[in-house]
Amino acid sequence: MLEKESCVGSLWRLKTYNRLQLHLPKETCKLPHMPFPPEVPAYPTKKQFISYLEAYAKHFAIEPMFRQEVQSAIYDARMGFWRVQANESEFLCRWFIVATGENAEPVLPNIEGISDFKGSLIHTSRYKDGAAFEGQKVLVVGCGNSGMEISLDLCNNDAQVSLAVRDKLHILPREILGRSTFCISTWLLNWFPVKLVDRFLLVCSQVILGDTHKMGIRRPKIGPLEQKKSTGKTPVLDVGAFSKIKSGQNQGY
Ligand SMILES: NC(=O)C1=CN([C@@H]2O[C@H](COP(=O)(O)OP(=O)(O)OC[C@H]3O[C@@H](n4cnc5c(N)ncnc54)[C@H](OP(=O)(O)O)[C@@H]3O)[C@@H](O)[C@H]2O)C=CC1
Ligand SMILES: O=C(O)C(=O)Cc1c[nH]c2ccccc12
Repeated sequence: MLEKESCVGSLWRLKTYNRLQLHLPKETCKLPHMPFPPEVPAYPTKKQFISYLEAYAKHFAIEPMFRQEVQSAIYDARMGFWRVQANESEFLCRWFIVATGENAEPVLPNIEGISDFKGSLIHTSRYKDGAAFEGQKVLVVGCGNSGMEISLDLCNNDAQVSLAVRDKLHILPREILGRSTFCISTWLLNWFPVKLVDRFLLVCSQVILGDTHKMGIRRPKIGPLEQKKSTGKTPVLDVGAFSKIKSGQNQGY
């Protein structure tokens, strides 16, 4: 196993904010053959998740070769092997699995005039907490789960927060009547069609969160599960940011 960074769970360790906590229950995020320990709460914190990954590697004696960045992988059909070039070493293998994830590289949109901006500009992968932003005006660009939760963290640290929302999106409560929205959804999908489950989720969201449209966050025509299925776009699972928007502490645009 080759790893570009120098530790297990590098994305969690190096590129996540401090208050991060899984928003899906631990049973749905475990790796094969090893559940989370019972003392870990339903939604593990960043620290607990990193510990779990480390314990997992130790338990199964997984010893990645660290600081090995893959430059190329070419299949040699004559030999029936992959030739994988990483740093100065070449590896030959029959099976080659790319497990580099989808969030390793930060993407900063090319916003006109951004290079003239005099304030501090950071990508979510470098945001740790809101302490440095107390009393400051902060614009969060992007209303995915990261943008929403970071705007909440900034509000809790007394920053003046605005959130730029460019498109329609679905916000759902993390839980419905004390049960994970994600688990309820997957369970209901065993019996009911996507459209019906979506309708149920939207009624629950209306009751629990209220009308997101009123706050400038419009919902797409298709429901959250249908959207996830057809486009891959994840609904935002609200952990408190929406009430900040409703109270006016976080301005949506
Ligand atoms: N607690 C948890 O478990 C958490 C889980 N996550 C997960 O991590 C993954 C990544 O989430 P996240 O980091 O939020 O990234 P996402 O890709 O999900 O969200 C990025 C957001 O930024 C918007 N955006 C991109 N470019 C621009 C632009 N130029 N102007 C305005 N808006 C823009 C996108 O809008 P558009 O949709 O229009 O492209 C999208 O809403 C997801 O699967 C998420 O669920 C993230 C945080 C917490
Ligand atoms: O957090 C993510 O990345 C997800 O994909 C969560 C998710 C997928 N399908 C859902 C249905 C309802 C609530 C959350 C999810």
